[in-house]
Amino acid sequence: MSEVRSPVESDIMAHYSRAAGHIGLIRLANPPVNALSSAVRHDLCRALERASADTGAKAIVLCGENGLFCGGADILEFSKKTGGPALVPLINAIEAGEKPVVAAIEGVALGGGLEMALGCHYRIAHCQARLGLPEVMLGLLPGAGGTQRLPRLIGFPAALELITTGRHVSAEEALTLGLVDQVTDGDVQEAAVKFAQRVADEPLASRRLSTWKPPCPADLDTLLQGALGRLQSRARGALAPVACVHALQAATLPFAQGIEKEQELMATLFSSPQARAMQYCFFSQRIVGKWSLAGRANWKNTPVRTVHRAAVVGLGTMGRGITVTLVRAGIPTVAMEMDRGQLQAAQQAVTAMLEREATKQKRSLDSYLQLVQFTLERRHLQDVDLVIEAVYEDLALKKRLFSELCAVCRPDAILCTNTSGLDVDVIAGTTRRPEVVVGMHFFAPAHVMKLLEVVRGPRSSPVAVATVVHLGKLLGKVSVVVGNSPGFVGNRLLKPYMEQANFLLEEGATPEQVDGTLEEFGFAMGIFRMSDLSGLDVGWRVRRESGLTGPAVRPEESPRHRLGCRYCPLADLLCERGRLGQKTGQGWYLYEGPEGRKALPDPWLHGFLDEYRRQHALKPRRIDQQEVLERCLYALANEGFRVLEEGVAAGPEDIDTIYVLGYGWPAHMGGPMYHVATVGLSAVLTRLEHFHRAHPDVPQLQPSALLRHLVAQGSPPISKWRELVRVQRSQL
Ligand SMILES: CC(C)(COP(=O)(O)OP(=O)(O)OC[C@H]1O[C@@H](n2cnc3c(N)ncnc32)[C@H](O)[C@@H]1OP(=O)(O)O)[C@@H](O)C(=O)NCCC(=O)NCCSC(=O)CC(=O)CCCCCCCCCCCCC(=O)O
Ligand SMILES: NC(=O)C1=CN([C@@H]2O[C@H](COP(=O)(O)OP(=O)(O)OC[C@H]3O[C@@H](n4cnc5c(N)ncnc54)[C@H](O)[C@@H]3O)[C@@H](O)[C@H]2O)C=CC1
Repeated sequence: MSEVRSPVESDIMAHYSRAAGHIGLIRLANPPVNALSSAVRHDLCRALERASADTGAKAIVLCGENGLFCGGADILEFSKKTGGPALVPLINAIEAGEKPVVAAIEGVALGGGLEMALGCHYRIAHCQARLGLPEVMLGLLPGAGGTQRLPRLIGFPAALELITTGRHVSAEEALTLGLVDQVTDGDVQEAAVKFAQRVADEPLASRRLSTWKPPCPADLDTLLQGALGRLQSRARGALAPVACVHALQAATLPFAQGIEKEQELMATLFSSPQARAMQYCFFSQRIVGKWSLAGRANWKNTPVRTVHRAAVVGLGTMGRGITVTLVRAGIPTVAMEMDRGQLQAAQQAVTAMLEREATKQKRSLDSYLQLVQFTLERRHLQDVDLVIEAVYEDLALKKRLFSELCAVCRPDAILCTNTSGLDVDVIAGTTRRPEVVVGMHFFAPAHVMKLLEVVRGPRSSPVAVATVVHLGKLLGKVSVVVGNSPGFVGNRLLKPYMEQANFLLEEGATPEQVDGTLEEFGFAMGIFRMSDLSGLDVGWRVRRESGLTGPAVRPEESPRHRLGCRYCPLADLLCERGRLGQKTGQGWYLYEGPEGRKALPDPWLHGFLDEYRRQHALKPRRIDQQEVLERCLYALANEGFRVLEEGVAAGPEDIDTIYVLGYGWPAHMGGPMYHVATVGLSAVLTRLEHFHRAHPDVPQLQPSALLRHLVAQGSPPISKWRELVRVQRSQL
């Protein structure tokens, strides 16, 4: 049912006008992304009626305002009851029309936007445009005919890949795939109008994709079954990718039946908790971009400095990935080491990574290599706008280095540290300019992971923060501004999570059991497999430095207690035996050879756990999956509430974004804060109280004040928490 709308011209969201040479022009106008809201669909229907009734128009061009074709359905409307014409019949009507319709695609054509373009008879794209069906990232499938028209146009293998990954393609790739008919580097509307003039009298029947017979390869069943198998194991419980394959399978049926199947599958996804969680993730990633600091500075009112030239200091695991990320974004970069051997190894590794990138982007390797200068000499840092330090996680070393950087770099250069959790303000304190020092915490591998924690020290200036956030966006990262707390947000929450997992081993669980439960929940990797991958020595070094283990521990202290709290020394004991994880072939699991990646259950470890429990008179018990999940995940989220209480993160969306993008939390489960909100805060509080009663020497299980406060407030929805937790002493 279409709604009643004001006839005021400026309110109209799809304008009809006449372009040169008997061409009708329909222009979508719904900033910022011309999303197909109910109002847009309503006006588009009217505009199409006008265009087809206009006897002076022989063909129609469909385009969008503000340099952008269409970002798809209005995601905000998914959670509301809205009217307006449905998209499927609207697209069918475009396709069935008697006049050729040419889609003029610039900016993006995504989701419903691309499906609408597939309903048009021709598609012309600007060379900078991106096209895609990213619905799977929102827990959906392309439910406006996309799963039926796309394979008919570009074939099953390509359609399968695009729809199940949600990947955007460039205009050039779209042309190669046959997704668009022409690419232009000029004005796309002008090109589309000329194109429309040329095809105005061409017969239309063969341009209607719904009438095409899909090009079925002989091995289609094998292709689809193979994809199903891979997705089922990789998607870890996510429904959408699997539903996408089923919908594509239906494209072998006559079009109307295929659409029916697509709608049926879409209806199931549309109302699923997974889709709600993934749409929450989408909006969370936009919310975190709107940072504000304790004063008045925020994302809108703070100027950013342009980074013309950057430097990376320390070219180990992280420095190499960060260098690639900067170069890939076109930023000239000085890559500096102190060790000649490491410099050579880094140069080789960075070149190899850039070579892969050059092949992917169809660019010359030289165009990348000319942007990077490898050096051992500090003087090459003197004219850079921003430095990213990635030397060993050693506070004394970092302090020394920052005081040297302060001496060698320009006074306005921004000095960033990639520390995983050291005090950014202590590092800043060794410079004469603490205001230019900011934490820039990348995640490994730095050229792949999308997350960047931007750590605002108490003295970091708003301009320095704004510049780093802006640089993050140029590098393709999602930046989350956080306060300067030990471990910041991500690693801080990891501690109670890991501790619970270790305690569960003491009580009778095995690493396989804990990881299996977490992976079934949807994590890409269980906590023990993840520790083996990162190296057990990382946490060991931190625990030694903080006096939890090693020579600083007083002999009279019990091995299972530190500073009055329960402590589990199992990870320390493994490190003392040289079991550091994948890199040594043994950790919580066994790996075949030093290069082995597959985690195998280790009988030695099981015997070791038995012996440990015997030594400490711990009676193993049967631990069920629910307890594993509740203890690990509620302890993690409980720390999340503390982070909010202390103003270290601005809202639950920040924490959830960090966990989804940086720690393998499944997007279809929203993130730790979203998860506990979905379970119900009151239920989570009750369970934490229960666990804390059973383990009074584990402070992380003691429910946080904020959790209690929210429950006392009647458990408001997560969208309200940001306002409620606005604290007096924000660390941002
Ligand atoms: C477009 C982008 C690439 C732009 O990126 P960038 O420039 O970086 O800007 P952003 O900061 O990301 O965005 C700016 C601004 O825009 C907002 N926004 C972006 N896209 C949308 C959107 N699609 N809808 C709403 N709002 C959007 C964004 O939030 C920002 O807002 P601000 O923060 O307030 O400033 C990038 O934004 C991007 O990638 N966008 C998402 C693109 C996408 O995923 N599109 C697909 C959407 S889903 C879709 O199209 C599906 C369909 O069309 C299918 C429709 C069929 C529906 C049939 C339903 C049948 C089911 C029936 C069942 C009924 C059951 C029942 O009721 O019981
Ligand atoms: N490895 C990881 O997964 C992550 C590490 N980090 C952080 O990134 C930083 C670097 O870690 P990694 O890359 O793993 O270390 P790494 O040990 O792989 O590399 C450190 C490099 O720094 C060089 N170096 C040391 N002192 C130097 C100096 N004064 N000048 C120039 N180069 C110097 C070393 O030669 C070495 O090549 C650490 O602070 C770490 O906590 C952050 C996120 C993830």
